Amino acid sequence: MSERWTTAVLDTAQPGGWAVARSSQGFLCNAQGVLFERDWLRQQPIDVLTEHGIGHFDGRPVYLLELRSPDAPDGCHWQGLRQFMLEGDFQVYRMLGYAAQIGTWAREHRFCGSCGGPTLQVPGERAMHCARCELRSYPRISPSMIVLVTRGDEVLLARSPRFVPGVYSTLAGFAEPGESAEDCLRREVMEEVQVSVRNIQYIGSQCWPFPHSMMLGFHAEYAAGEIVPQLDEIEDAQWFRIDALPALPAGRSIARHLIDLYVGRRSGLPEPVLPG
Ligand SMILES: NC(=O)c1ccc[n+]([C@@H]2O[C@H](COP(=O)([O-])OP(=O)(O)OC[C@H]3O[C@@H](n4cnc5c(N)ncnc54)[C@H](O)[C@@H]3O)[C@@H](O)[C@H]2O)c1
Ligand SMILES: [Mg+2]
Ligand SMILES: [Zn+2]
Repeated sequence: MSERWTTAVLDTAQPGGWAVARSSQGFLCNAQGVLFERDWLRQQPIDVLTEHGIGHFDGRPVYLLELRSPDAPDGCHWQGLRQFMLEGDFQVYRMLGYAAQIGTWAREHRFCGSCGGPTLQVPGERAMHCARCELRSYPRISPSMIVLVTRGDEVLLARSPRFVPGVYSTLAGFAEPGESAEDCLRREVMEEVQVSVRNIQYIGSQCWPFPHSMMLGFHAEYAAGEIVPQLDEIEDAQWFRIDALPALPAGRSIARHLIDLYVGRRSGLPEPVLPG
């Protein structure tokens, strides 16, 4: 099956194609959706900060217009990326996730981080270039580890104060310089709940464009320790039996996949597939 969405570096000097537009309020939508005729959209009273050619949807070129202000043309409204993750066409979400990461990066790399000079897009490559000192800046991706810690028929789930009320999830955290994914996993689990783990098994990965995480997903077995939630970061953490789980994260998240996969394996149910 051919992919509906594929990335590419397109020349913004070419006319035509589709455009998606992003502001601090999310993506511009109208009754037809999130893809606009680019030549039409560019004539609307919108304030474009930067434009990038980002790929093809159903074979047609797609450009991102990153806007300075969230003034929407008549008949249009804004929708946040999370809403696209939660519902609707997954290929559209993939496209917008990529657009959001490119938009964030382009917005944050208009000036060179080394000498402060202005940067320009490199033709044919996803990079910003500083003519003054030759530095190239590429889109930022932050490796993050996520793990379901298990103990027989129990799983360790925790709540951050930022979560929707009632929802418990797997433990996660950003990798630091100098660590392997396994080092990061052991450190994060120890920091967040003071539990040690063994038999770490890699399950799979997921792009998480909020704003630029690359989630590396694992299962690990409990080894030792009593749960002590980390002050400020972890509001509550508990062992839950797999037949008495709390409210869980969104269906398309790797957190949910790690839980569903373990429950499936323990219960002899068909194994779920990670959306990707
Ligand atoms: N897809 C999923 O299922 C899923 C589930 C849980 C978490 N996540 C994501 O995993 C990532 C990490 O999880 P977390 O929030 O628990 O991380 P964490 O436990 O490392 O704690 C977050 C803190 O890390 C620091 N931080 C922020 N950005 C950083 C970066 N790029 N590098 C290093 N440190 C940084 C900040 O102080 C922040 O408050 C987040 O992006 C989160 O959205 C995804
Ligand atoms: Mg964390
Ligand atoms: Zn420079």
